[in-house]
Amino acid sequence: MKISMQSAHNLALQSFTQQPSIDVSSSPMEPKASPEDNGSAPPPRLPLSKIIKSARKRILITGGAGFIGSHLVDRLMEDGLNEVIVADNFFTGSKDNIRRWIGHPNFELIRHDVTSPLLVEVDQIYHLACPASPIFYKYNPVKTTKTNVLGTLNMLGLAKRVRARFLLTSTSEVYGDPLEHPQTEEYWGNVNPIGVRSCYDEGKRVAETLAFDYHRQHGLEIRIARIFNTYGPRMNIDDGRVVSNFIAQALRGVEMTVQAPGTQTRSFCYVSDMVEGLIRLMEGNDTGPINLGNPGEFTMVELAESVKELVAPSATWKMVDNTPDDPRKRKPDITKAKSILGWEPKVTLRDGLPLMAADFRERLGVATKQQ
Ligand SMILES: NC(=O)c1ccc[n+]([C@@H]2O[C@H](COP(=O)([O-])OP(=O)(O)OC[C@H]3O[C@@H](n4cnc5c(N)ncnc54)[C@H](O)[C@@H]3O)[C@@H](O)[C@H]2O)c1
Ligand SMILES: O=C(O)[C@H]1O[C@H](OP(=O)(O)OP(=O)(O)OC[C@H]2O[C@@H](n3ccc(=O)[nH]c3=O)[C@H](O)[C@@H]2O)[C@H](O)[C@@H](O)[C@@H]1O
Repeated sequence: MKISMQSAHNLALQSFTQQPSIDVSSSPMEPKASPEDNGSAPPPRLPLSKIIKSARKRILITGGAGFIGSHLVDRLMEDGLNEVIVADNFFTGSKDNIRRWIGHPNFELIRHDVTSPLLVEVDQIYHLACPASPIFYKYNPVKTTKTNVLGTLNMLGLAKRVRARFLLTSTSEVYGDPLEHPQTEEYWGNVNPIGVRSCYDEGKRVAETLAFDYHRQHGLEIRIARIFNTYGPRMNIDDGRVVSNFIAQALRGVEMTVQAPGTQTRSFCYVSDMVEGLIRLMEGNDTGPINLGNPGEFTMVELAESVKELVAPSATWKMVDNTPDDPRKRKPDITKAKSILGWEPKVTLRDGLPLMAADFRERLGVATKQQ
């Protein structure tokens, strides 16, 4: 069922301000306990039914065994409104992230590399498949480009064939080392086309181009999210991204590695906020691109100090060499997300770091808060 932009907006705003919490305890869809179910209070969420307007859908999530993808799977599965198919090659993802759903009648897991075509009948495709951590996407850069280009082409082809709505998880890295701050969606970016990060940032730029060309040429319904640094429970402990590195290092009692100069900034979004933004974008009427991120901006030294204060007061940090083309600053302008999706993040870094640390403590077998 199509609804007007204005009523979608009103619905989103209305449900956004009501802030009800989900009680899954009485639900027949209740999943098995997961490693991050560690007693920490979860941030408040909307029932899925407040966001998704039509009944049962079949949804493909590529990269659904990864960090963001697996949280998206949980959210789309938990109300019993959808059938979810995950396609993942497990390069950076893991079956553990989605183990609770394996065997559920509404859930299917396919080991599949998106650089090969896939034939499934679905209503929506959330296309997340792509290594996201710089150390992993630089590990085999030719494969990263193939994943972004051939993988996206294959999934767009599938969407065209079955007339599915297609959402691409693009990235703030399309802005490169930005010369505008904060970054709006109108900014075209400052990207090195031949650098060691290009397989990822230029790959995502081509993926956006392909999505828009399928939209213009074939009338495909597309949605593009430009995601800014997202963190939370279930990130791979040795993922290599800065929040997971600092928390793991602090809990293991080794020095946090602040890459020089340490004044570079990022804006960190908690994963439950990100998942809510992605679903709102998919269910709304706007193609995007839309920035999804938390505008709270921190230097890497400030992040290390926050981890020390909130996670492990005895932790220390040292300055280490940086890698080429590291963006010096990054902060999303989320005016569009607020006005079009009625979305803005709710979980601050101060609230999110302890939630993530509780999950890491459990997985690392570190029982109590370090002094
Ligand atoms: N987390 C962030 O801060 C962030 C920021 C911007 C954009 N994104 C985008 O969001 C998506 C998910 O990121 P994440 O943080 O969950 O990363 P992740 O590495 O945890 O998840 C990526 C998933 O894709 C799978 N994958 C990789 N290549 C594949 C291929 N060729 N075929 C099938 N599956 C493949 C991996 O096994 C993994 O499960 C990515 O597209 C990433 O570019 C993430
Ligand atoms: O949000 C985005 O758009 C992109 O952000 C990240 O890329 P990046 O910001 O470089 O992520 P990190 O590797 O976490 O680095 C963030 C900052 O922390 C610094 N860093 C990283 C690791 C570390 O141990 N210490 C450290 O100081 C880096 O130099 C960098 O300045 C993600 O890895 C990409 O998947 C994503 O698309």
